[in-house]
Amino acid sequence: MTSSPIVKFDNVVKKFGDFTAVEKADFEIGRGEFLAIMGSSGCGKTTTLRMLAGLEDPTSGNIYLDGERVNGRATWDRDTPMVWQSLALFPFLTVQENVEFSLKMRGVAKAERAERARKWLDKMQITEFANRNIAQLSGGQRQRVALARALVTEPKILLLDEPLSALDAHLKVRMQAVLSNLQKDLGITFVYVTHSMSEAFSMADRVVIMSRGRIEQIGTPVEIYREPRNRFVAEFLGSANIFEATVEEEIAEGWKVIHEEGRAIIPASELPDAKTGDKITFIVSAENMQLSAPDSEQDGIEATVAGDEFVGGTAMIFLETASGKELKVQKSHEELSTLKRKAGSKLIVSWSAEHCHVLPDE
Ligand SMILES: Nc1ncnc2c1ncn2[C@@H]1O[C@H](COP(=O)(O)OP(=O)(O)OP(=O)(O)O)[C@@H](O)[C@H]1O
Repeated sequence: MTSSPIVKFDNVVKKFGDFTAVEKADFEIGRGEFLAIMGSSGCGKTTTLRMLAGLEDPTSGNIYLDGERVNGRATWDRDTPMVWQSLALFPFLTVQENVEFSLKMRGVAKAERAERARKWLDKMQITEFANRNIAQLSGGQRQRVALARALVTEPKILLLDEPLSALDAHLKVRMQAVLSNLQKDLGITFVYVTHSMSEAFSMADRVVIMSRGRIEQIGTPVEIYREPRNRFVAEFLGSANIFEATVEEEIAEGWKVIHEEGRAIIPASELPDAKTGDKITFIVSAENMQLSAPDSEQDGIEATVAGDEFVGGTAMIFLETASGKELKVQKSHEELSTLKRKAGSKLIVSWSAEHCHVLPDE
């Protein structure tokens, strides 16, 4: 972060009765940053966003917006417009009237309102629909109206709560590009709540991963992907192979460890303070796993192909070891083309030591 943060959550807790929806949220959001808050249903992401918008008050802790403590300050007095999943457009107003709405509420004169609304309709490429009713628009056009309506007051920060979840897959990808470009062009801070990893990781500068009210990790997509902070994050990402192991002995290349399926070498840099007998958890991401034919003499774990799944230009192969452990290997179709990998085929799974990442102790 280059300048002072635009948002600061200082040990913020939100309880509903005895239930803790958000537990000690303590983080900052940089000016002009695209921050995604991600996690499964009920983890507290919307509550976090609603506290920032002034729709919920923290039970304890402080929220600062642009350096000012805003606990208790009404939502209309914060300039933190929000775009909802439902969009919440006014069906009885035209597109132009929807976009002008918050300017009207602020007492902006008619001519200026119309001019400012036109500018945003133009930016969002929906000028031609200005006089239409909301019911006469497609899903993507409605999204653009909702964005224009939220941005017309030129806020410093925009809050978005699952704004794309109702769109079909194709439109979702297009709107992701629209949002991403808009955020970069305007330089406005976006705080974006989603349960979708692909949305969060493709658009955000940093991602907050929440589980049961707790922030599990905050980092850039690459940091989180390469170095998940704990087992929860590694499992949530879904692409890591996780091994429980015991440290055996120090060797020239690092440490030899014994895990459920055999032995592995962990680089010394990953285990700076290890000693024999230590229990560790390490991960190897699916894309760093290798597959070889059973007769290739490659050292590794023998496993049986259980199935596969297309992931864009690659395939994720799911295998099962003799002891029933599931392994995941992600490879391009080209790399896989020479392997027999029908369900039931046996293959050797291996990896190089440099791709092992040890999870920090909890
Ligand atoms: N007004 C409320 N009263 C009581 N409990 C609430 C209230 N609002 C939220 N909760 C609870 O707090 C928890 C977090 O809710 P929140 O809406 O923040 O989750 P979320 O991560 O946004 O989930 P989703 O993706 O399903 O929207 C949930 O268990 C929810 O039931």
